[in-house]
Amino acid sequence: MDLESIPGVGTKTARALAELDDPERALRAGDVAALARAPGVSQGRAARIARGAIRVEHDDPGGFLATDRAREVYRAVLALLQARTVTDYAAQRLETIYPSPSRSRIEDVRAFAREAVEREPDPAVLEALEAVSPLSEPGDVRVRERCLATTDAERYTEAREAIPELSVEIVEDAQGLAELARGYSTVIALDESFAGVAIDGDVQVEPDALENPAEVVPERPLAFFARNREPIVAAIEVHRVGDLEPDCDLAALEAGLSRLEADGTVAGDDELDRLTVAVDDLDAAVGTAESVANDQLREAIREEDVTIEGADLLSLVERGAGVDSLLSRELADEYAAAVEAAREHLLEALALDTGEAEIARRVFSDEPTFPVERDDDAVSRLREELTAAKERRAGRLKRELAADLSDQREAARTLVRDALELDVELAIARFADDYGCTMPEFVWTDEEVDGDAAEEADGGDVGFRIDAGRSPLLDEPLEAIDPVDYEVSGVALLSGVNSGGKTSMLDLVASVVVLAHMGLPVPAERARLRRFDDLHYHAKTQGTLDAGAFESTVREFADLAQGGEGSLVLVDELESITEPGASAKIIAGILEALDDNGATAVFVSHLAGEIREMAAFDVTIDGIEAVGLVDGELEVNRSPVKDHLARSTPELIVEKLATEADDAMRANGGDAVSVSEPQFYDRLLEKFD
Ligand SMILES: Nc1ncnc2c1ncn2[C@@H]1O[C@H](COP(=O)(O)OP(=O)(O)OP(=O)(O)O)[C@@H](O)[C@H]1O
Repeated sequence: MDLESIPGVGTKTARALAELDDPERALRAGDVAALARAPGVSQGRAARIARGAIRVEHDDPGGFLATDRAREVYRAVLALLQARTVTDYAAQRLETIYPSPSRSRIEDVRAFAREAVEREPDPAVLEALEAVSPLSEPGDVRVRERCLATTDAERYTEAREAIPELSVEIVEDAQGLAELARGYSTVIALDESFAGVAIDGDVQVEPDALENPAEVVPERPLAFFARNREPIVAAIEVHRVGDLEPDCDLAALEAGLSRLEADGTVAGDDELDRLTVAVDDLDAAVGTAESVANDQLREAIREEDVTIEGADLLSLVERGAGVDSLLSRELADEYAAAVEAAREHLLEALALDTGEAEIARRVFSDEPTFPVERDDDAVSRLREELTAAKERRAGRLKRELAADLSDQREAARTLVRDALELDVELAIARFADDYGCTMPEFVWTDEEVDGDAAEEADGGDVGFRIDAGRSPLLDEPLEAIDPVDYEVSGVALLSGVNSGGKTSMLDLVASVVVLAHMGLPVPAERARLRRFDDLHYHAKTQGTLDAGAFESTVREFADLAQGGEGSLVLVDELESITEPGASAKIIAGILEALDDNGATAVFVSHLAGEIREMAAFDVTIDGIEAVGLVDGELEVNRSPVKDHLARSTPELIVEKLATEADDAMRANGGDAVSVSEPQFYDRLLEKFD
């Protein structure tokens, strides 16, 4: 896909997207998290780009939501879906599901949604999802104890690019390598010419090193896993509790991760732990060993009676010999025992192995001195030995773990992606469950069916039909909402008592149509509709408009009246824009135009009767009827009755007063309470006919 063909993507963004691993996949899958990894692309922008790509793929001209109120309804139903996601990712991903007039797009999402609604939102899965988030790339990894070395300037540049985690050094010859080996635990020489050269320290000659970066810097794959450990572990848990079938071996991945510390080092290796502790505790252990020797020796001296002949003493003094010679002459055994105790302590405290013990023994000299003192050179040698052993061990473990884990990198990515997608599916399942939704049935026209005989379209005149629908925009709990039925093909006026539910009916129709064109289930027991090109929903205008606003509203409707056969137009009490007589005329004119164009429309109006009289065609009037007054409250049948002008609230009240006056007159033996009262009510009622 040419990235710049996506609406809203210019050269700069296209370049940023091209830096992603697989931008096409991310765009196709609506993977907002992956798209947002492109430099300078925010999550919101990523969702817009994904929508743009979908539009290109499905030849969708856009503009389905043609008015502010239509957009509000979409945002409202989207918010209900998003409120049911656990992860931010799923909330963003839902932004890529928008109402589209394109059949192929609708069908794509419908296939996804059909599977989604089958999902059981298990609370354990929802809980596990909380720790799942899109994977991130680890920051820059720097490895300080290892370096690359070469004599060649070109190779030097190559190495710096291929393995930025390590320092790359230019050396002249083996001498240079030897110097490096003193500063680094491991030196990796890139030139074949060094093969066979004997140098002290850990110098490896690996001419192919640049081709296998994971072996040279196992820290690289390990950093990815260390950084993303939490979401991967959570995704494993989601698969386990959700009974999903992963493509990879969860136990193996989990075992690998359990060997990894958060800082990318390898955990759970006793030998590495021993060496680490030995390096860390070396100074303290040597100090304690010294004290052990001195305490023991001091004790021995204190208890010893040293007898020395005068001649011997004289010769010692004449030779200028110190107390040390006395010590070696008279207390050699005690000294040897004290030094042995010190060595034992060191060996035990640091749990040294035989080779290390050999060096450790040299920390305390066999030559008697008092007090007993460490040999600093021997301590340094021991430290070097232990540190080198520790780093060799850590390096080997890292390479082994990196080899195990790097093969599972893609599997881990898929695992996390699937867990995040599951969150999207579960949000749809929960929405469908909470609002008693079903998948709507589309009635495709002959052209849309693409000559598929088995799926013969059965009627171009279908608008929409909703059975037992409940508007998700009502603030009531689901049980408090009366399910309503409504069906319209062509143009209809919807009349009805005040607060009968006319606006809520338009909201329901808009919600059903928007959700259906998103490819999602709709809040009804059954819904059937045609594919619309666009939805024009005009909310009730508050109060009469001034001349300027009125003019622009009429202009808007003039545009709308040009609207084609694929438009659904929902308008709430347009009459309030100006005085009633003029309103009825204007509405009648708009309806005529829409009828001529074959649009589908519902106009809620209290002037339905007047409009019908003005209209040049036989416009259907449906009515939300009050079935009566119960304790002064209207009892309403909220499903519109077809082809029926509903009586208005004032009419119902006059009717009630007339009946009461009649009853009172009869009870009065035929005399009206006031002579004119029943006649007055009858006169009013006649006017309502
Ligand atoms: N299907 C329903 N089930 C339960 N309550 C409903 C239903 N439809 C509407 N209502 C209730 O009736 C109230 C009024 O509804 P709505 O505003 O849709 O009526 P309306 O006919 O447009 O009123 P008006 O003529 O004053 O514009 C709503 O706030 C809601 O509480």
